[in-house]
Order: sequence, then C-alpha cells, then structure tokens
Amino acid sequence: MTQTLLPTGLTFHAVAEDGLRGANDIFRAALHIKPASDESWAILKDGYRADRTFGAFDGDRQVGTAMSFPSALTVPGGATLTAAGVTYVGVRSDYRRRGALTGMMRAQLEDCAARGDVLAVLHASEPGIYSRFGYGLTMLSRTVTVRSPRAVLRPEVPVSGVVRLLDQDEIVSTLEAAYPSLQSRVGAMARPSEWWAFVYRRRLHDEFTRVAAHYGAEGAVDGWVTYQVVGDESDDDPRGQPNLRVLDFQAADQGAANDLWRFLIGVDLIDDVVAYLRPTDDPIEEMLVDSFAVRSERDEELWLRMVDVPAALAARTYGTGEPVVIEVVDSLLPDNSGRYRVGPHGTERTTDAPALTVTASVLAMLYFGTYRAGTLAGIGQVSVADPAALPAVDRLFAVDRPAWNGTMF
Ligand SMILES: CC(=O)SCCNC(=O)CCNC(=O)[C@H](O)C(C)(C)COP(=O)(O)OP(=O)(O)OC[C@H]1O[C@@H](n2cnc3c(N)ncnc32)[C@H](O)[C@@H]1OP(=O)(O)O
Repeated sequence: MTQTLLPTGLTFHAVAEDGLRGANDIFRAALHIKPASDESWAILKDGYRADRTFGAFDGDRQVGTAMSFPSALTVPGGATLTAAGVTYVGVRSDYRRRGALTGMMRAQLEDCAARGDVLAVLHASEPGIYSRFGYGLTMLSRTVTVRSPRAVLRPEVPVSGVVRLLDQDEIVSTLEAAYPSLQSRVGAMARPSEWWAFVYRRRLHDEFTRVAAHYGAEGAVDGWVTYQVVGDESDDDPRGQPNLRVLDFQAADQGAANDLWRFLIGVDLIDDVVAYLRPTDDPIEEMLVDSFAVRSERDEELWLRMVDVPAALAARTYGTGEPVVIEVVDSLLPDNSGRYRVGPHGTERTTDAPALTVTASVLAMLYFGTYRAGTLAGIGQVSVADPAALPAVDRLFAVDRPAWNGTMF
C-alpha cells in the first residue's frame, strides 16, 4: 500500500491488524465514548477489515481513522451496485483541522476505486463535513415521535400477521436470514456479516435491546422492529414514563408495517415511541385516529459518493423525455470528470456542449431522485446553460417512490 505524505507531516495508509483496536478507541474518543471493554471488542473486531481501515499517522502514532465495510445499494430500476459503507470516522481532538480527515478520505476513495466499489455511502455526524469530498445528501428520512398514550390506530387499518418477541439468541440469525428479501426498495443496502457484528451483535451485548418480528400470512419473517426503552432525561415529571426508541424498522409491505406500529404503540408504560430513519412516505399520521399524536422531523439520511460515475449513471434507469448533456466536475477522482448524455435509454460520454454543469456532490443529490435539478439550480448548486434542461432532468431522474436506505451504520 503506497503512503501519501501531506505538508502537515501526517501519513495515510491502511491499519495493521494489531492496530484495529486502537483505531476503534480513536473513533470512540472522537465521539466522547470510552474505549470498548475486552468483551465488547471481541465482538466489534468482527466488524473491522484491516484492508478497509485507514489511519492518519504522525510518525508511528495513529491520530485518525476511517473504515468501510463491503456492501451494495439498490438503485432506481432495481440493479444493485457495489458500495463501501464508510463509518467509524474520527480524528484525535489534538490533531483536528490539520488535514487528517482529508488525507484519509483521499486514500479511502482511491482504495474504493481500485477495488471496484462503484459507490461509497455514509451517515454524517455533521452536514458540513463531507460535500468537499464529493459526497452529496442523497436520501432523506424522518424521525417520527408518537405520543403513545394518545395514539389509537384507526379501526380500518388491516391486520396481516402476528408479531412475536424474539429470544436474544435467535435475533441475529433470524434477521440476517430474512433481510435479503427486504432489500428490493430503491436505496436499500446489503448488510454483510461485518455490519451484523458492529451494529447488532455489539448492541445486543452492550445494551438492553429487544426485537419484535412480524410473521406474515406465509409464516415467514417479513419485518421487525428493534428497540430500546430509555428514560427521558429532559423530562422533569417524576411520574413520567420512559420512551421507546426504535432503531431498526423493516417491513416488506404496508401490512407488516401496520402490525408493527400496532405493536409499538401497544407497549405498556411508554410515553413516546420514537422511530428513527423512517421513510418520508411512512403514513403513520393517516393510520391514527388523532394525527396530532405524531411529531415528525426531517433527517438527513444517507450521503452518497459516486466513486465510478460512468458505471453508476449506466446502472440506473431513467424516465421519459429528451436526453440532456450534463457536465460533471470531480477534482478528487478526475476520471469521473466529463460530459454525459443522459436519456431514457441510458447514458454515454460525449463531447457535446453541456446544458448543465454539476459537481460530483450535486450529481449524488440528483442520483436517487430525492432533489430536483430546478430546486438545486435555484439555490446556486447547478450551473445552467440551457434552462429547458432543468425540467427534462427532473423527468429523467424521477423515481416512483422516495428512495430509502433504512440501515444505520
Ligand atoms: C461517517 C462517520 O463516521 S461520521 C462521524 C465523523 N466523526 C466525528 O464527527 C467525530 C468528531 N470529529 C472529528 O473527529 C473530526 O473533527 C472530523 C473527522 C470531523 C474532521 O477531521 P479533521 O482532521 O479535523 O478534518 P480536516 O482537517 O481534514 O478538515 C478538512 C476540511 O473540512 C472542514 N471540516 C472538518 N470538520 C468539519 C466539521 N465538523 N464541520 C464543518 N467543516 C469541517 C475543515 O475546516 C477543513 O476545511 P478546509 O479544507 O476548508 O480548511
């Protein structure tokens, strides 16, 4: 692995196997969390792959870390593309703003390109960090808070199966076997064994976490809610009840979602049910007699970096309308820069004059149909040579249903 030396004196390269625990300590400290216990690390280490874990080093001392796991994303039209799930990014507080993240991002993206990851995706701790590296916010979700004592499902909401709490030792095997059949929604991602280790197995070990699974008409698991119950520290009312936080809510269809919501609002001794990462089109308000029992906040769900722009553009399908030439400017991965003709029958490189010019980051915002080109042009993010191209791009990139990832990492 080649080492890149920046003027800061830091070097950037993959972390040796025996440096992974130190890398995890750096990440946790950056988020103000104490190091993992030996027992917890014994689980967490299965989430790491040394060849996908990058470090920033000052001499021999590691001062920053960024890892990824191998995954795949379902794109509009149904194809799945290889995707690096980038996570566990952190820099020691005494080395911040010296280019540690910049060097790791460059090394990681070059590595993703070399190993054939078409996409890279992440959840950002702060929205100001990643667009400079070509990431763009590509999917939105919402955090839904349902005031449980006030929530009553409308009587016509159908029942489609049964909900059963899983025993702790059957959770991972049951969910891991069922998840692939839920992965078809545009935006969904594969959950490899690394993900199950650092998200589920770690959480089940470290925190009191329960899973209620939905069994559909065929008797197979077709959805679940994974949740924890925690006190609300902001609530001064000594008689207040704790809140139920839903960390993973998967449902093959609305029938499974109905039954799982019915289960959640039926749990006793709960003030609020707070469900994170819900799709923007979750119809929970319409399912309740009193829709005022629901509060909802917009969340920035997933950031996308198109590592291989030609492959990513070629893999998705497009709506109807006239083809449009889009110029892409990508300073970090310059092979992506160029002009692409995008039309109902696919994409090709071209030398024709562009109607629109975008950065890699803005192209990522358009890719899953979450944002309209006209809106982004209106706020200065798209350079427009031909205004007629804006509605044409909106028709081409439109999707039937909002893309939704639904996987935290
Ligand atoms: C996918 C995930 O894991 S998300 C979790 C990310 N980790 C965290 O939030 C943990 C706490 N924060 C940190 O560890 C660090 O501050 C990091 C990783 C966010 C940034 O690391 P640094 O080494 O300081 O970044 P670096 O010096 O390379 O900064 C590059 C540029 O990004 C900017 N930047 C860095 N962090 C931020 C931020 N949080 N908000 C806005 N801009 C930022 C810098 O100002 C700099 O801008 P410039 O190029 O115009 O000068």
